[in-house]
Amino acid sequence: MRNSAMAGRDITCRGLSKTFSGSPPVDALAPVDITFRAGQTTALVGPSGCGKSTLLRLVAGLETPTKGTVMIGEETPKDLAHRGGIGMAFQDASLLPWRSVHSNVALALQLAKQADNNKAVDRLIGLVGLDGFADARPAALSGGMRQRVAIARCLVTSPELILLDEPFGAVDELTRARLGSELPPLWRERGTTAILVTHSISEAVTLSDRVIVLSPRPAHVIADIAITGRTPADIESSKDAVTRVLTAAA
Ligand SMILES: Nc1ncnc2c1ncn2[C@@H]1O[C@H](COP(=O)(O)OP(=O)(O)OP(=O)(O)O)[C@@H](O)[C@H]1O
Repeated sequence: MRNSAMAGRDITCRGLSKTFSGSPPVDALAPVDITFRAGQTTALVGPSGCGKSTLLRLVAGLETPTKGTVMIGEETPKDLAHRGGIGMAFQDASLLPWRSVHSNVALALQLAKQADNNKAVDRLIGLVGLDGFADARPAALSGGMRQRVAIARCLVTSPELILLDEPFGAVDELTRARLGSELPPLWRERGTTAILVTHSISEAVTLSDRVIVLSPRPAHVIADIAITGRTPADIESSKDAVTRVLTAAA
C-alpha cells in the first residue's frame, strides 16, 4: 500500500458557502472557516438538515461552493479525489450487487487508477473482520458487514482523507459500537485525516479528536470542542458539553 496518508495536510475551508438554486433558493451553508487538522478525526454534528452533508460533499469536491474555497495543501478536493486521495463511505454503503466483496473493494483501486493489489485488498477485508467473505455478494451480507466492506473500500487506496457520512447508520446499536471501536484504529494508525458526519453525540465524542457543532441551516460553526480525555468521566463531560451547545442552538 502507498504511504501517502502519513504525509497528511490540513484541509482549509475559507469563507465557504453553498446556496442551492431553486425557488426559493436554499442557503445550506453560511460562510464557514474551518481547518481540519491533518491526521485528526473531526466529527460534524448539528440539527437535521442544517448542512452537514453539504459541507462534507464540498470537501469531497462533489459540490461546487457558491463562495469560498476548500484546499488540501495546494490541491483542490477534485484534484485530490482524481488521484484516489479521498475515500468516502456513506450510510447506504452503495456496493455493486453483482460484484463480490473482494471485487467491490478492488474497484476503488481501479477507479483511482492505482495498480491492482490483491494482497492489500485481502488484508483490509481481514482487518474489517470479513475473512471468509471475500467471494460473497453484498446481498449475502448483513447491513453491518456491508458497511465494513464500504470502510475497507474507502481505505484501500491509502487515501490522505476519508469522509464518512453516517457510515454506521444502518446497523443495530451493538454492531455500531463494535464497528466504532474496531475501525477508527485502522485509519488512525495510517495517519489518515477523517471527517465524520453523525447524528449520535456519543459516536462523535468517542470516535473523534474534535467535535464541531453546526447551527441550524444555513450551517455555521457554533462550537469547536477538543476531545482530550478518554476516561468514561471525560467522555461523559464531552457529551454534556456537545449536548448543551446543541440544545441552546435548537
Ligand atoms: N442538491 C440539493 N438541491 C437542493 N437542496 C439541497 C440539495 N442538497 C441538500 N439540499 C438542502 O440543503 C439543506 C442541507 O442539507 P444537508 O443534507 O446538507 O443537511 P444535513 O445536515 O446533512 O441533514 P441530515 O442531518 O438530515 O442528514 C437541506 O435543506 C436540504 O434540503
